[in-house]
Order: sequence, then structure tokens, then C-alpha cells
Amino acid sequence: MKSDGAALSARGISAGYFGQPVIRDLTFDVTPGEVICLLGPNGAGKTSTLLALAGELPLMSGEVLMHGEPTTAKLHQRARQGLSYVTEERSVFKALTTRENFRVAGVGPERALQLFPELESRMDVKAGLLSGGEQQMLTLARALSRGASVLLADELSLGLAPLIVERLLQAVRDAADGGTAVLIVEQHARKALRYADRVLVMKRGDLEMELSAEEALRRLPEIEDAYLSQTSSE
Ligand SMILES: Nc1ncnc2c1ncn2[C@@H]1O[C@H](COP(=O)(O)OP(=O)(O)OP(=O)(O)O)[C@@H](O)[C@H]1O
Repeated sequence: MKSDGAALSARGISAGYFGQPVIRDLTFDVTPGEVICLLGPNGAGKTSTLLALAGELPLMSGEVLMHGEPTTAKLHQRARQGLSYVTEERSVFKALTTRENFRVAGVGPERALQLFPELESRMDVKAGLLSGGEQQMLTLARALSRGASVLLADELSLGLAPLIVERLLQAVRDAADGGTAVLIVEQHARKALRYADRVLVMKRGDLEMELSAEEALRRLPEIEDAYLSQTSSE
């Protein structure tokens, strides 16, 4: 696998908890302009992989490269180097308005509203009063408006309505089309694959398959039977 031009690379990374690895010897690149979708059943190690790439879970072996340079930096430092990490937790300041949420993140509302014009009428509403989907748009707008070169998104659309899921995935796709390197974990495999370029399938901490999103869509029933039996394909 080549790492020329990769925004983020995993080189034989293993990581885990209490001395026990839960991801083992993973090697892959995420290149600018592509959306990679990481699939696998519950407990396969998807979240742990993103945490390791984000600098939130220490490596037991291997290395992570950002823009070709090995890094052991923590998340806040990687964030300054262009990495954004978004989870289903919708990390908004609930007592602040949407506008104030952008301001404290150092994000100009114009750029954020270009990404999600639907937030315009919600700018002066406290984030705690926004719907789950609006909170996630706010989270993603904040992450992307900073001009992230790498976006890691873990179950971005968990529990959200189908139209919102599409909306968030489209924004992620647009970010990649603008040059961001994107790695997403999504429970809605079939939906996510329509916005992805490449797919990595994990099982019990190992990387089992790497294939194009197109091929993964074609072979989804087989992949689900073999690897995703506990996850939804809707
Ligand atoms: N904080 C933790 N302490 C100990 N073990 C953990 C911790 N977080 C995760 N694990 C274990 O690591 C393994 C991988 O979990 P991880 O959450 O990375 O998988 P996942 O593929 O994201 O699963 P899911 O789809 O259920 O979120 C599981 O066996 C899990 O129980």
C-alpha cells in the first residue's frame, strides 16, 4: 500500500485496553478526496481504530502518520494539524446559541451556513433546544469550517432520521470532494457506501477486507453474512 500523498496512514497499528489489543496490525491510508467507510460488527474495533488515529488511544505497536510524518501527538495537537474527530455525541455547548457555538470554535458563521443553510434560522437558538439532527449539523459544520484536512467521523448519524442521515453523509462527501481525507464508521452500511469510495471491513480487531465501495455495495449481502451479522444494512 502506498502512502504517497496520504493525509493519514496507519502502519501496522495495534492498540487496546488494559494491555490487551483490540485492534491488531492495521495498515491503510486515507488520501485527500476520498471517503473510506469502516465496517464491522459490534466490538470489531472500529471506534478503537478511530481513537488510535485521533491520538486518543495509545498505540501498542505500529505508527500513525499525518501528512507523511509519524505522530504521537494528542488529539488537541492533531486538531491543530488539521484533524477533526466527530462522534455521535454531538459535542455542542447546549447553553450557548448556534452562533455562539461557532464563535467559541473560532468559526465564521458564513462558511458554516454555506455547508448547512438550514441552520440559518437557528442561529440565535440555544444549541440545547436544537433537534438531534441540527446539533449534529452544528457539530459537523464546526469541524468542517475549520478546513479540516482529515475528518474522522464515528456513527455521526446514530439515531437520526433518514433524511438527516443523507444530509450529513452528503456534507461529508462534499468535504472529501473539496480535498478532505475522510474515514467514517456508519451503522447504515448501505447508505454510507453510496457516499464512500473505499471500504475497510474489520472483524475482531483485524482488517479482513479492503475493497471499493462499488464492489462492497454489490457484495453487501455476502459481506453482511460473513462480517456484519449484528449490524443494520438500512
Ligand atoms: N474503554 C474500554 N475499556 C475496555 N475495553 C474496551 C473499551 N472500549 C472498547 N473496549 C473493547 O474493545 C473492543 C472493540 O471495541 P470498539 O468499541 O472499538 O468496537 P466497535 O467496532 O466500535 O463496536 P461498536 O460497533 O459496538 O461500537 C470490544 O471488545 C470492546 O468491549
